[in-house]
Amino acid sequence: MGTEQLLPFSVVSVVEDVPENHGGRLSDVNLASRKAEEASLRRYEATGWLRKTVGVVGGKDLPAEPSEEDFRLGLRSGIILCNVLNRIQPGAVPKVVEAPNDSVLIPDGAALSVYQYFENVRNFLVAMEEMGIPTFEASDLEQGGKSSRIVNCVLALKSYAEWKQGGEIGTWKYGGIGTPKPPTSAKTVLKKISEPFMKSLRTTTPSIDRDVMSDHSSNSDSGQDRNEGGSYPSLHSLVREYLCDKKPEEIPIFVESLLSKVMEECERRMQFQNETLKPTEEENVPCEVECSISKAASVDEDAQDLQSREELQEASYDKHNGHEESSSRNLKTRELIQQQNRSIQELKTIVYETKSGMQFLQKRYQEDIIYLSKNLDSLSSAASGYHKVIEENRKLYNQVQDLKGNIRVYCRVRPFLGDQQSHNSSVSNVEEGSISILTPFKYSKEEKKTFNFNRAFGPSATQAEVFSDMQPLVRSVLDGYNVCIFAYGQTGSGKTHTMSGPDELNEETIGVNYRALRDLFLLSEQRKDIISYDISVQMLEIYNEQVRDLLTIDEIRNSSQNGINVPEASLIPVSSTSDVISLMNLGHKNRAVGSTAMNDRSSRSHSCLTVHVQGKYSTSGTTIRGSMHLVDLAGSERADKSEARGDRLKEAQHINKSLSALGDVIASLASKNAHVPYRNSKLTQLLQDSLGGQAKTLMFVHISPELEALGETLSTLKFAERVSTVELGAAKVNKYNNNSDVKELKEQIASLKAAMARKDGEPGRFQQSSNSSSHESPKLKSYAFSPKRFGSKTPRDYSSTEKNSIKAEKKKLRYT
Ligand SMILES: Nc1ncnc2c1ncn2[C@@H]1O[C@H](COP(=O)(O)OP(=O)(O)OP(=O)(O)O)[C@@H](O)[C@H]1O
Repeated sequence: MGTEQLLPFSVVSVVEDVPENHGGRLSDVNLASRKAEEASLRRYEATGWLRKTVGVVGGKDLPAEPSEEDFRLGLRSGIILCNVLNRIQPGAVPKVVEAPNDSVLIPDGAALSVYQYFENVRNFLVAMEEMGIPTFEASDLEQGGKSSRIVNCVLALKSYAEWKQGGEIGTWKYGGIGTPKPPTSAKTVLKKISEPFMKSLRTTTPSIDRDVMSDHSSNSDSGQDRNEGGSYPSLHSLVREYLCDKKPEEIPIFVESLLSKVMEECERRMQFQNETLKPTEEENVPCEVECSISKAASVDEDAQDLQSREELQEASYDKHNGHEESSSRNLKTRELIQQQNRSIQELKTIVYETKSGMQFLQKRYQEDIIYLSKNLDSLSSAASGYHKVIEENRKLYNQVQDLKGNIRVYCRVRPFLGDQQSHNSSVSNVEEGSISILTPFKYSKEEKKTFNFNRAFGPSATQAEVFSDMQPLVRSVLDGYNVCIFAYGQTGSGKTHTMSGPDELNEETIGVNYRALRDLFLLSEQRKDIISYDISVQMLEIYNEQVRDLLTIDEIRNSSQNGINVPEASLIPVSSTSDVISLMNLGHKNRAVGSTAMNDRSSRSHSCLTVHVQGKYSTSGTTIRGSMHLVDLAGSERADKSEARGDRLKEAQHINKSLSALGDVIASLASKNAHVPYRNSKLTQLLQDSLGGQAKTLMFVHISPELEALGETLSTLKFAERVSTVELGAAKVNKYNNNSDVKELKEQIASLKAAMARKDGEPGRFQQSSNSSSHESPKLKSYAFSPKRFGSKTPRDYSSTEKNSIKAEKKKLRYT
């Protein structure tokens, strides 16, 4: 592929224009003088050879060292040239028109001369061409012609002559610039000597050298020559033309210079062409962009610019490559570009769709997040409100429990067992909050005696009924309260039955222990989203004032830390009621069971099952602790009644002592005494943290209905009345204090005390008793008159009115 096919302009034209555009630079001062000198030398050489060849006479018109003008004028007639040629090649010019001897004699001398000149010159040139020797243009002999070409022609002829004189050895080589051409037919140059002939000579001569040697300095002609054929002269011809008058040693320099200029010119033209294209791009851009926008409005701006550029490039190719050969190449390129454009469009579409999808998803996510955050806020506030409600509910619930009393005493009457059904019962009546006992004369002057309790259960009461009233306390355990549930009563009265149930357990017979634990796990499961509970169990026994772990065999030392009084005792985590029952069975096996005269299954120790609950709120992380003690107390019968001797007597004494200590503690708590005698027994020590304060105590008092057990029943009821009356009594005292009759009575007592003081000469003491051995109510004891406290005066010393007044006061305090 030629250079001209790659470049959008002709290299030949560039080469041709280089000397013209850069002529000034080429013919710099040194080069111009050098060239002028060289041309002169060559001209002198040619002149010398011509003069020598034609002789002094023949060459008289040609000076030895002529100027260019002299040289041209000397040869203008063509006579010297023809004669020289005939000398070398005899007959080459058949007829040489010699100059007239006296031109004055010829009337039309000027015209003849011109005719002769052209005849000779034409014949010379034709002959030279036939010989294959480089020639020149006839016009070169005219003013303004190129003498260098004439010089070259003469020197070529000289070289030919020398070659011929030398015996034509080897191939004749033209020593100058230019290559001899094959001879042409003489008839082709037989033309008329006229201006049309001259034109014809220039335009019809097919020789390439004629073109080469044509005058390119003549702009109009040379431009015409180039354009007539629709193509430029060959690069080879041009180069030859510019090198024809150069010496061999000059050629590399000139060629180098020429090539650098050609490169300069090429770059200049390419740059010019690029600059020419730019405005075209700019003119087309708005339209193209507009089209692109209308085609794909959704495609972004960058993509449109890119497309416009590509289309512009395509248009540019179309514009500048009109030729068919390049059309196929352009077609391929265009197809490739179109394919790439399609790929780009597909990518743009994918990018656009992906972008749209992402924007859609982003919008959706934002909406979802806003929606979720709103819901979260409402949920958060609802949860906060819910927790507030729960907390409020808890407080209210436990306030209700408080109002019911922190110490409650329930009474349960065991039914007759087996064939005892026909026996008379000591229990005459059982109501919701009281129980009446028939009292034989030996116990009381009255026929029956009524005892008040928080709740009384008759022989027909079921296990479920008994549990229902204590059930709310289980919830309090989960709310962080300590609860103690005691089963009190003489041996065989039904304590174990109430707490655990009979030997054969079923849904109806299971005791409060199981029911309480079942509720505990049920409630903890219901609350697990709000609070998580850890539940563990201890089981202890107090036998003869010694504490034993029923879940191990090791003895337990007494200590109190963190609400667990016996930290060394086995604390076994449980997660279900069945876990607890298994442990209770283990504990029952270890429990000391002895045989007594009153009950062949008599428990002679206190057993205490403690359930420890620790809860953690999921939101706040706050922890709460609660515990429930389920205490099955040892039989409360009197030592003398149980006919115990030896070890059995000792056991009974320990049992009575600890039960008495328990009554004292509960009574002290109920009366809100500053000092509570916890340390009087192991039982009260063990339960110290769960008795008093916010702790809730539930005492189940059991009585046997048999008349034979009436003494023990009354003793048990007195114990129960003592602890229960404390609470009820407190309310009664308030009521009593606000009663006008009581106020009057108080005033009477006060005046009585004052009278006694006057009589004794010392102030009367109206002190609170600290004697806990008394079975009287602490309140009653508070107002009791101790004989010792009245100095020498005993009750016997008082008048019957005073005695009656005291009796009436005591009676009112107890039973009002
Ligand atoms: N409410 C009741 N209904 C039916 N049977 C009962 C009831 N209370 C107790 N009993 C039965 O009476 C007997 C003695 O009861 P229990 O063993 O519970 O007495 P206790 O007070 O625990 O005696 P101990 O002090 O010796 O342990 C048992 O056979 C028991 O099943």
